[in-house]
Amino acid sequence: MIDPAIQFTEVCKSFRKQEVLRDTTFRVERGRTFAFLGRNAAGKTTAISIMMGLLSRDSGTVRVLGLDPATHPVEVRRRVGYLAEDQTMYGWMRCEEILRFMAPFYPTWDHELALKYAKDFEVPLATKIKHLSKGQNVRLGLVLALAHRPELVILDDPALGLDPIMRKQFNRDLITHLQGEGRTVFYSSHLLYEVEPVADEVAILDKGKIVRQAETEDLRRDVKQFVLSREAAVRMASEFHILDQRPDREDTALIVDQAATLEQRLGEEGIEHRVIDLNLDEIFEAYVAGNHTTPAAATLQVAGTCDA
Ligand SMILES: Nc1ncnc2c1ncn2[C@@H]1O[C@H](COP(=O)(O)OP(=O)(O)OP(=O)(O)O)[C@@H](O)[C@H]1O
Repeated sequence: MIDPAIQFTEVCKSFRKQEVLRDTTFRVERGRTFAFLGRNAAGKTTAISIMMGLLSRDSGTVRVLGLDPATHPVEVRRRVGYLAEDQTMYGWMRCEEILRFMAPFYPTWDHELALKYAKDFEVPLATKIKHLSKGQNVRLGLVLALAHRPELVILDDPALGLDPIMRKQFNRDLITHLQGEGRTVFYSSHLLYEVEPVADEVAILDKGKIVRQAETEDLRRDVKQFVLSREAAVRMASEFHILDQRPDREDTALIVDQAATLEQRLGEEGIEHRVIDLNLDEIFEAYVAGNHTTPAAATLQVAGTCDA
């Protein structure tokens, strides 16, 4: 059996008293493009640093290409292409020098490919690293992450320092190229509208916990907004887990993650409603910033209203 590209099982990590990862569990199959989504300080970089063997975990199991990064950090780094969020490189070296400097660390380094990526990403090879702009620095980091033809590419918010044209090129050309070669791509991002067309699968990390992992298509199919009368909304909230609810003129807009079941239920009761498809941005927001209620809480709320 082939090991998954990444497996996190019940991983915990705290910095002093601050719990950053709490039983974090997810799995990335080989050949997939996996988007790791979370708000600022959700714990994305911490999880990635543990994957790369740069940070130790407090408990739980981590495997990257079948290896434990805590005990095999060098082997993991050889087989993984990693772009850190804020890459620091030797400023005094010229770009072409760092390409030659990195080559011996990787048995699979392909210098022709490094030069090709440098050209595609418009990296000025004769310039010293300390004189690069932020975007040029990210692009050089990408070249260094990819030139050894890694099986797994881990990118921590790669589009952050790129201008809109480079971002488009990054998503459309680079990710598509890596997908075509069957590589696994794991990347964290804030730019959900750009992630949406390329990610096969997404995991949403909220305060160190995975609140949902799903195929992008399934997420779009399952998570929808329903607009219905307030009375009907209160009844449905006592049966369904609501990710978000807010007034919509005279009606109420509910977001649920069981759209087919709710649709069927509303159909059976003949309740008038509208269904609205959501994009990944809206789905993410509902999970991490929505006004959540569970059926039990909704019943209590309704009971409370009646008592008042
Ligand atoms: N070495 C450290 N020592 C103490 N606290 C840390 C350390 N590294 C991270 N943290 C804290 O852990 C939390 C999660 O940080 P992390 O960088 O993993 O979040 P993130 O999801 O990558 O955020 P962003 O999207 O803003 O980069 C933050 O509150 C941060 O301050």
